[in-house]
Parts: sequence; structure tokens; C-alpha cells
Amino acid sequence: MPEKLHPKIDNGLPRESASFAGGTLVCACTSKPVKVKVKGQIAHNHACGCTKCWKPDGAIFSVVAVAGTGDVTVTENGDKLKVVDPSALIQRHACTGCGVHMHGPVERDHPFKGLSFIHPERFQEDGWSPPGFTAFVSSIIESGVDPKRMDGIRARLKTIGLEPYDCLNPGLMDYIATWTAKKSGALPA
Ligand SMILES: N[C@@H](CCC(=O)N[C@@H](CSCO)C(=O)NCC(=O)O)C(=O)O
Ligand SMILES: [Zn+2]
Ligand SMILES: [Zn+2]
Repeated sequence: MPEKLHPKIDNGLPRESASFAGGTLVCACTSKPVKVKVKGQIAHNHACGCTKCWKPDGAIFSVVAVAGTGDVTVTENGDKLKVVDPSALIQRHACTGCGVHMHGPVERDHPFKGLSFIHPERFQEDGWSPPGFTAFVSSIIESGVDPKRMDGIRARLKTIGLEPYDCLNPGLMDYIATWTAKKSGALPA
């Protein structure tokens, strides 16, 4: 039996649709669900093994992507949202009814400032861009995964096509380093 990682990746990756122009994220509450509108296609979708990202029951990875904060609007029942950890870089707004993280803007001076982290599996619509890599794989041990399972889990991620990284992928790490170099003057701004 292959390792079960997340329901949206265990049986093949979801298909992107060229016509997807955004959609509505809905929490898991059966009454008064929180709804969040996202304009446009999402970017940098990935599986994440960190302890901070919201995961559905039984999953050892989350699936998380970014959208411009200006393209993310809470449209219904926003009074149910509460920031999980106000000291964190990502201000994860969780539903106090069901626990789903609905959006997570980065507001601090950081390369990701102006981006919001969202969980595309909560879209009512299909067609969002599928995850393309896995971040923070080693961090699943912090959630209690037996280190002996790691070889099997990394092998499974590679089979699915989600290259495992222990931080972010080269594209995002270069993005962060470029921002830092421009800030320090090591590269022209
Ligand atoms: N080992 C830690 C890692 C947590 C972590 O750094 N998470 C990343 C990735 S989240 C989505 O890619 C991060 O950027 N966090 C910023 C934040 O959480 O505000 C752990 O597992 O807890
Ligand atoms: Zn909810
Ligand atoms: Zn994470």
C-alpha cells in the first residue's frame, strides 16, 4: 500500500483548466459557512509538510497556494474567522467553527508581502492549478510521523511528480534570496 499523503494527491493530481478565473473557497461548516472569493488563477501551489498549514483529517501534508492579497475577499460569515498565531509571518485566518484556514495574508516586510496563502481544495470549483512540488517534507516528523517512513514518503512524492524539498523549491528560494539581496544592496534594486 503506498503512503497516504493527502486526498487531492493520492489518486492523481487535479487537472488545471485554462478557463479557471478564480472561485469561492468554502469552509467545512454545515451552517453559516465562511466564504472567500479569489480572483484569477492561483500560483505556487504545493504540498506542505509543515505543522502550521491546515490539513484535512488524516492527511500528513497540506495543499497550499498563493494569490495576491488584493484578489482575496471574505464574502460571507467573516465574523467566524480568527487569526491562529498573530506572531506568525502568515496570518492564517481559521474558521472558529470547523478549523479550516480560509486565507493567510503576509503583511510584514518580507518577500511574500502582498500574497495570501489559501487551500485550493476548499474551492467550490474545479480547474485550479495543481500542486507542483512538496515543501517542508522533513517537518512531518514534527507532527509525529515516524522517521523510518521518510524514504517511502519521499519516493511516493516523486512518483506522483511532487519533487520533495525540505524548505521551499528552487524557484521560491531564489525569489526570497533575490528580494533579500536587493534589500541589502548585494544586487541592484
Ligand atoms: N518546521 C516548521 C516549519 C514551518 C514553516 O516555516 N512553514 C513555512 C511554509 S508554510 C507554506 O509553504 C512558512 O513559510 N511558514 C511561515 C509561517 O508559518 O508564518 C514547522 O513544521 O512548524
Ligand atoms: Zn467553518
Ligand atoms: Zn506549511
